[in-house]
Parts: sequence; C-alpha cells; structure tokens
Amino acid sequence: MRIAVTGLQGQVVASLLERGGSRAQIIALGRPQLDLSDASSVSAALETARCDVIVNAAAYTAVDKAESDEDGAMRVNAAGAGHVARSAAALGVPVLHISTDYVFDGALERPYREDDATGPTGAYGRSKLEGEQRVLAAHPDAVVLRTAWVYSPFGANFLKTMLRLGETREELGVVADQIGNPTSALDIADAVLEIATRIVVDPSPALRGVFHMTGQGEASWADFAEEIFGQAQRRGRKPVRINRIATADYPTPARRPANSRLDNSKLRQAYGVILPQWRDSVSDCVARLLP
Ligand SMILES: NC(=O)C1=CN([C@@H]2O[C@H](COP(=O)(O)OP(=O)(O)OC[C@H]3O[C@@H](n4cnc5c(N)ncnc54)[C@H](OP(=O)(O)O)[C@@H]3O)[C@@H](O)[C@H]2O)C=CC1
Ligand SMILES: Cc1cn([C@H]2C[C@H](O)[C@@H](COP(=O)(O)OP(=O)(O)O[C@H]3O[C@@H](C)C(=O)[C@@H](O)[C@H]3O)O2)c(=O)[nH]c1=O
Ligand SMILES: [Mg+2]
Repeated sequence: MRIAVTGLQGQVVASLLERGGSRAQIIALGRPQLDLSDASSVSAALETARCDVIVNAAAYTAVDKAESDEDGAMRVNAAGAGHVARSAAALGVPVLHISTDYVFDGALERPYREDDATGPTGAYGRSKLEGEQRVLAAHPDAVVLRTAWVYSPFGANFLKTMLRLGETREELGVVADQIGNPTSALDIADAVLEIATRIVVDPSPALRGVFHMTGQGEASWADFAEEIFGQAQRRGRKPVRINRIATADYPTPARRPANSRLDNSKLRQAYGVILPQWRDSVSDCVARLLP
C-alpha cells in the first residue's frame, strides 16, 4: 500500500515514516513541493504520488500565534484541508484527515463524543473545525480523526519542552485545571496504518466520518508534566517539582478548553482500534530521549 502524507518534519508524518515498515510505503509531501495554502501544488503533488490513501497530517499548529494570524491558520487548516480532500476525491482515493480536541469549548463534564456540539475557543480550533467541514463536504470517502495533546521524539511538543526546561529549572508552574488525553504520535501512526489498511478494502459507511482517537486515560497538563519528570528521574535526571497552577495564573493569547477529553468508543466499535495507556507511551518516549 502506498500512503501519501502531507508535511515533512511534523510529529505525525515523522512517526508514519518510522512505523510504515513493510505494511506501507510512506510518501511524505511538503513545502515547497506541496504547500497546503496553494491548491495547484497540492493537486500536482498528490497526483504525482500515485497513492492508495492520502493522510492530511500537515497543519498550522502554533495555537497562540494563530490568535494574531487567523488568516494564516485558515489558509492552511481550513482551505488547505479542503484542497487535499478535493484532490483525493478527483483521484478516487480515500482521505484520512487529522483534527483536534480544540474544536470543543471544554465546558462539558464528560469526555466528548463525535456528535457533541463543537465550539472552538480560539483561532486554531476554529480553523481546524472549518477544515473538518470542508473535508467532509468535498469527499464522501473521508475519515476525520480527532486526536489531542500529541507528543513524540520528533518536532516540538509539551514533553520535549518539559525536558528542556527541566535541564535548568528546579520547579515549574503547570496548569492543573485543563484535562485531556496525552497521545503519542507513534501510537497515532500505528492506528492510522491500521485504519488506512481497512478503508482501502472496505467501503462501509460505518468506517467513514468523524472518530475520536487519543491515548487511553486522562490527565491534566500538570499530571502529564509530573509523569514526564518522574520517568526522567528514573533515568538519572535530577527531580523537578511541579507547582499545580490555575489557567488564570498562566496567561496565554489563546484560551484553551478546560475539558478536552475525547471518548474513543466509536473508534473501538467501528475499527477495533484502541491506543495504549498514555503513561506507557510517555515511558517509551522518555526512554528514547534520555537513553
Ligand atoms: N500537536 C498536537 O498536539 C496536536 C496536533 N493535532 C493535529 O495533528 C496533525 C499533526 O500534527 P503534528 O504532527 O503535531 O504537527 P507538527 O506541528 O509537528 O507539524 C506540522 C507539519 O505541518 C507542515 N506544514 C505546516 N504548514 C504547511 C503548509 N502550508 N504546507 C505544507 N505543510 C505544512 C509542517 O511542515 P514542515 O515540516 O515543512 O515544517 C509540518 O510537517 C495536525 O493536523 C494537527 O492539527 C491534533 C491534536 C493535537
Ligand atoms: C510550557 C508550559 C505550558 N503550560 C501550559 C500552557 C497550556 O495550557 C498547556 C500546554 O501547553 P502547550 O503550548 O504545549 O499546548 P498547546 O500548544 O495548546 O497544545 C495543543 O496543541 C494543538 C496543536 C492541539 O491540537 C491540542 O491538542 C494541544 O496539544 O500547558 C504551563 O502551564 N506551564 C508551562 O511551563
Ligand atoms: Mg503549542
């Protein structure tokens, strides 16, 4: 199976390149050859790739920067996603599009299901929601996978930020009143390979549409940080104390959802896919970064 993926250095594309193995040949397509904000570059690159499935894993992911550059985020996350889906439809190839927990406002008291009302609190979330809608409108053979709090040995992410800050700090303030599901990009890659394998042979409508896909178990950002530093200490790093602070004490340009936990039942029922427990995958990632 040939899988074309948007982006070159992103966490999910790097993970797919690592995990493709013998199951799939991964063709990563990024700038300048494929620029999501340029429709003709998207269609030309995807046509040349001659693939069986397209994964849209590239995005404008700078959540705070998007607040002052909503047009930029929209060009990539909304218009760009639409270009990918239209090209996939024209080529007759299914598309797998990655989206986010930040499409929700976070006011619900339980994990979000796929049909719960969306209501993004920031520009990034608005652009990603618009992207989902454009993908689903452009192509009936589409799977939208909402994931969250992605980390990996690759690129920039919260886990790597914590390890970097921990090199020079004895304590850190981390918000304890935002809860969600830390998710390993390598686990996302394994699941994407499984889902891609299924959709190329099985046209059932039950396998299309929106699905929530995150690491199992929940955490606040402070819990996540404590787990990272606990694992790091077991690998010889000096301890770092986490001060559990409130969102109000960590001001940022973008407002983030207080609850962004995602209920993964639909994915489990349709595909039989379940991601590992988040603490187990954090351990794998820390072990790679601190061998
Ligand atoms: N990171 C997270 O915590 C979460 C991410 N997601 C979603 O998961 C997906 C993957 O995220 P992740 O791997 O973490 O992303 P990263 O931030 O690690 O990487 C983003 C990728 O997008 C590429 N990119 C950005 N703009 C363009 C453009 N105009 N044209 C082509 N490529 C572009 C980058 O290219 P280059 O390599 O050239 O820099 C890079 O490869 C995204 O859809 C994201 O919205 C969902 C929930 C959480
Ligand atoms: C670095 C740091 C962050 N924080 C807080 C800020 C924020 O509320 C939370 C996480 O910070 P980040 O900047 O990593 O989070 P953020 O960039 O908002 O992460 C999001 O990225 C996008 C792409 C998504 O799709 C989301 O699922 C989510 O992963 O931790 C602290 O409290 N202390 C700190 O020292
Ligand atoms: Mg960030």
